[in-house]
This record gives sequence, structure tokens and C-alpha cells, in this order.
Amino acid sequence: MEQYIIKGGNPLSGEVEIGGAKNAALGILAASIMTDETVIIDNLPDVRDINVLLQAIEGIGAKVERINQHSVKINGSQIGDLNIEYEYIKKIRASYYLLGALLGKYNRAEVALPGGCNIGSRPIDQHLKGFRALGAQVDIEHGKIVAEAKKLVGNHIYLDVVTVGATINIMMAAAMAEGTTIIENAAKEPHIVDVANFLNSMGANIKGAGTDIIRIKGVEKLHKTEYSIIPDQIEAGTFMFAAAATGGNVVVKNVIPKHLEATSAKLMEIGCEIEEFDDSVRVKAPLKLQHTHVKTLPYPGFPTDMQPQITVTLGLAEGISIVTESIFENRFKYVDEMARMGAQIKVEGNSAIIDGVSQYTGAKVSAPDLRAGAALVIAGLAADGITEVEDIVYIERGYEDFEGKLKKLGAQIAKVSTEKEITKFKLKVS
Ligand SMILES: CC(=O)N[C@H]1[C@@H](OP(=O)(O)OP(=O)(O)OC[C@H]2O[C@@H](n3ccc(=O)[nH]c3=O)[C@H](O)[C@@H]2O)O[C@H](CO)[C@@H](O)[C@@H]1O
Ligand SMILES: C=C(OP(=O)(O)O)C(=O)O
Repeated sequence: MEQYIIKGGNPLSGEVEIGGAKNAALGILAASIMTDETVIIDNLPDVRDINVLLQAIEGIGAKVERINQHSVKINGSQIGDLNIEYEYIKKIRASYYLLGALLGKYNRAEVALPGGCNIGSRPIDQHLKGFRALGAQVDIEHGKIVAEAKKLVGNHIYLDVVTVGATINIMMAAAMAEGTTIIENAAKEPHIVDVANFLNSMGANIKGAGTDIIRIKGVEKLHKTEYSIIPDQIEAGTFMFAAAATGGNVVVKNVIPKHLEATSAKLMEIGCEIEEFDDSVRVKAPLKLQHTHVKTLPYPGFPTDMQPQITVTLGLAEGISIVTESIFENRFKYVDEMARMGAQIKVEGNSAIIDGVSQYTGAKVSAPDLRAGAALVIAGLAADGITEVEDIVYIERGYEDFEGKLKKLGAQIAKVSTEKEITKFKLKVS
């Protein structure tokens, strides 16, 4: 099994290039099969979740052709199967976007109940409520969601919770429905806007994405397009916290600084200098980080996908910090791993109470999920001695060449799978 091995203590410095947003790409790939014409998608991140979704799309008969590592051509004209198998679905959460895409195009879809990171109970009732409001009959049979409609008709849908997944799924299902759909209490994340822009570039008529009311006027059909995915604000934020935690000075390139405002604001509160340019951000850490309090919220609030990264950073700040997780109920599993590294973090209900320590100590830890895994790497980079992070398969769901990008910033990190490689790394860094 592959793992990361890290010798901590080097402040990160230099420049890092951010890739396309995984969570936008997942919606966009699913939406790309809604036309029979060929779609080209650029700035696609080369990460596990994306590759699994591409396989699932190929599995139902779409033609998928890699143009290069970050561009793909998709043609959904030959889709013959509206049934997405559990084999793909258990691996990724966003498989549920194929429900909205297939239902929107063919008025029928069968998709196994989704997997993804185990960070909470993650119901999909709002997705199903949306499909039903558009006129679909939706049943759960033998572990599958089966959705079917004679035709989809626009409706007024009020989401009971702000949900990224349901907002995107309903937008897709409604894109070719008869009449107008209004989604109220919609999520406002940058990837919602990106998926809407992508659908509009295919001829859809979606207005208001990025606000909490989205209006979708159904169109007859969608057509070909070429589209470049926005930068990944979570990958960017992860490198920003890695810079802060290691006392570094890093320019994070190819970002939309506006999407990083919640992250930048918190970094400034804890003493970092932030310099914003057109499409990059510099983070310069202070000599000593200061404590702060954070609550995760839907965009434009502080993202839950950045919660573990800020928590491990605050674990090194002076004083007591409180991080409250308000989106997912099970997103502090990494705190036990952090205790092995000397962190003083106590979880009470949905808050982590963090008593900053002056340094972590390297240890063997295991990634419980994607962002927590990235956070453990940040902790390892800041720690005294050697850290081994196991179960990096989670990290690879969402970070392309994580160790390569960190190495370029001066980190001592390697991806290893044998004792021999571990010994070689230890000799090299001793
Ligand atoms: C593939 C992808 O893009 N994943 C992101 C997406 O997940 P995902 O789309 O699953 O997250 P949602 O925004 O839907 O979830 C937000 C909250 O709503 C609840 N909920 C959601 C749907 C529903 O039908 N009923 C319901 O109660 C969830 O349990 C959660 O408490 O947004 C999350 C919140 O920004 C991110 O952490 C994930 O990285
Ligand atoms: C939790 C995440 O992904 P998913 O929703 O696919 O599990 C994430 O991207 O941080």
C-alpha cells in the first residue's frame, strides 16, 4: 500500500500551480453527456474521482477520448445504458450527478446509492425531492435510485437545506424540462456557477447561479461546447494553510482570489500576510501563529472542505482556538491521529477545542478521508521528525501530484510502498 513519508521542519517556499476544481469537474463531466454533440473539457484535474467518473460515463456507452492529461473529449450520443453500476458509484459521491444528467436527457436513470468520504450521514432527500417536483417518479430499489418521468416539467423548488449536490442535480434535470424551474435556497459555491456556465455554454438558459435563487428556463436541446474548468479553491486553500503551518512564504498560482476570501481572511486573523494578485495569492507566515475561532458554513462562509486544514494549522497557534463544524457531523475523525503527533485538540459536540502546541512530533498516522488526509500531511510538514501518512488513496481522490507540488516548495516528502523505499528516504533525509 502506498503511503507518504515526510521529514518535517522545512518552511515551504516558492510557487505552486493549482489545477481545475474537482467538485466543479464532477458536475461538468456528468452534464457533458446531456448533448449528442461532442464536448471538450479543459483544465480537468487528473485525480482519482475524476477518472472513476470518466470510467462510469464510458461504462454506459459515452465516448471518452483523452486529448492530454488535463483535457478530454466526450460524446454522449451512443449512450445505451441508463444504469450506473455500484462498482463505480461506491467510490465517488458525485456519481449522483448522473441521476440529474440522465434523467434530464432521457427521462430515466438508475444509479446506485452514492459513496464518497465518510464525513457524515449525507442524505440525498433534497435531490429526490427536486426530481419529484419536476414530475419524476423516484424509488429506491435494491440499493439503487430509479428515477423516471413521462416528461419533466419545470416547478418551484425550495431546498430545506443549502446543498451543493442537490442544487447542481436539479439544475441539470431542469435544463431541458418543459417551462421554468426556480430553485430557492440554492447553494452558491463557485462550482455551482461553473456548472451553470458550462450548461449555458451548451445552450441552457440558467440565471442566478451564485445567488440563492436560480431560474432555469428549459430548452429543447443542448449542443457542443469547449469549456475550461475553474481553479480548485480547496486545493489552493490547502497549500495556503501548508504555507502558514510551516512558517513558509508561498505564491499560490492559477486561482481566483475572490473564491479564497474566507480562507485569506482567516489566515490574516492568525497573523499571515496575504498579497492578492489577478490570478495568484501570496501567503507569508508570521513567526508565531495566533489563535482564532472558525465555523464552517456554505459559501461564501468558511468551507467545510478546509476545516481539517485550518484545525491542524491552529494546533500550532498561540492560545485556544475553537473550530465548529456545521455542515457534516463526522468530520473530526483525524483528531485522534493528530493526538499521536502531540496535538492538544478536544472534540466536544460539533466543535474542536484546540490548545496550540509549539510543535508537532512526527508519527505514523492514517488518513480517514480526503481533506483530513491532506491536513495530516500539513501536520507532517510542520512536525519535528518523520511522519508516515497511510491510506493516501483518499488524498489522491482530490489532489493531483500532491507530493510533487510539495517537493517543489522544498518539502521533504516521498510516496513509498515498500520498507526498502522507507529506509532509503530516511537515509536521504538524516
Ligand atoms: C462532490 C462534491 O462536490 N462534494 C462536496 C459537496 O458535497 P455534497 O453535495 O454531498 O454536500 P451538500 O452541500 O449536499 O451537503 C450539505 C449539507 O446538506 C445535507 N443534505 C444534503 C443533501 C440532501 O439531500 N439532504 C441533506 O440534508 C448534508 O447532509 C450536509 O449536512 O458539498 C460539500 C459541502 O460544501 C463538500 O464538503 C463536498 O466536498
Ligand atoms: C468531501 C469531499 O468529496 P465528496 O463529497 O466527493 O466525498 C471533498 O471534496 O472534500
